[in-house]
Amino acid sequence: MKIIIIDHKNDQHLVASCPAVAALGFFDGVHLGHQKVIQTTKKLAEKMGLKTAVISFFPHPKEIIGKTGERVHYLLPPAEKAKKFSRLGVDYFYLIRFTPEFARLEPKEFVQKYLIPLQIKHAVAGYDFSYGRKGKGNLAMMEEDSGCSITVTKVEHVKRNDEKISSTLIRNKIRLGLMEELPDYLGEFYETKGKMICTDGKDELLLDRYYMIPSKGCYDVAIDRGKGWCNGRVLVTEQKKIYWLGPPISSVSGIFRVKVKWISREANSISKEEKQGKNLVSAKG
Ligand SMILES: Cc1cc2nc3c(=O)[nH]c(=O)nc-3n(C[C@H](O)[C@H](O)[C@H](O)COP(=O)(O)O)c2cc1C
Ligand SMILES: Nc1ncnc2c1ncn2[C@@H]1O[C@H](COP(=O)(O)OP(=O)(O)OP(=O)(O)O)[C@@H](O)[C@H]1O
Repeated sequence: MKIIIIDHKNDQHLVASCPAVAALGFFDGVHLGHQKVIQTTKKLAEKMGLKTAVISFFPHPKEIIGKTGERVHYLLPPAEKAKKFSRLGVDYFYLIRFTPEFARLEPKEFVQKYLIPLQIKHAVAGYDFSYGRKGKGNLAMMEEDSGCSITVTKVEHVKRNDEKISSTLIRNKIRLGLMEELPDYLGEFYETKGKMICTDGKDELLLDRYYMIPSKGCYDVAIDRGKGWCNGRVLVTEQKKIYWLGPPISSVSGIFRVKVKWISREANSISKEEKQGKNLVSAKG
């Protein structure tokens, strides 16, 4: 998959190498609803003999719009999103830098200045997709705004327990520590990356930027330091620090990269004795 970052300095020269069918949206977490949009895009592209593209943005529009900007707790860094797109068979990932100037584009300007030069022939999104200044544009308007050179497909909402799957819903579940429910929404356990810092008897996990840390508590996790997955336990404190509780992963002090799958929160919190044993007596939570 080719990743093309559009940072507006090159706007005037936007030219795609191949015509494509594009999925549109932010796609944080690439959950099962997003996957349906991308799978639909891929099927349509194959039928039309075109390439499959995803057009997305970064940072999240909520961080840019409004006077102060709202902090968004991302589920996945853009590079991990890209890997998921690639696995779904996407050929081109256009990542547009979301700036205040870009946000002010009228819906028609977005279609004319971006989608048409990128040779998008067909656009796919869910019912609630919006675009353009104040989010006024919708898929129905896109056909007209493109002079009918772009046709569109709206994807039905994918639901779980009678509720639309959304990144917001998944963020709220992580805030509540409901990690065992996430495979129903993401299609797999929530996976994060970071580094383990092992010092004398205290192993701390620092997640990379753009991942969420679940609420305080003890969690069953799976961890991979490049040698395959093994099970273990971590403690998340009130201050959002993450400590490895075992089994022992390193006999020497050091720092190494790890992948962590969050499986479930334990019913009971860590005992005082266990905390003492792990040198965590001062770790609140
Ligand atoms: C050119 C353009 C301008 C936008 N301007 C605004 C805006 O002024 N206010 C707003 O709330 N969202 C704005 N958005 C964000 C969209 O409403 C929407 O959140 C974004 O396209 C991602 O879609 P999704 O949330 O359905 O994934 C804009 C999007 C685009 C592409
Ligand atoms: N459950 C779903 N079923 C089908 N399409 C969806 C679903 N959720 C989102 N989409 C579509 O996927 C694209 C990306 O959506 P977006 O990033 O806004 O997802 P979201 O989960 O609704 O996010 P948020 O909760 O932050 O609003 C859009 O085209 C949107 O309409």
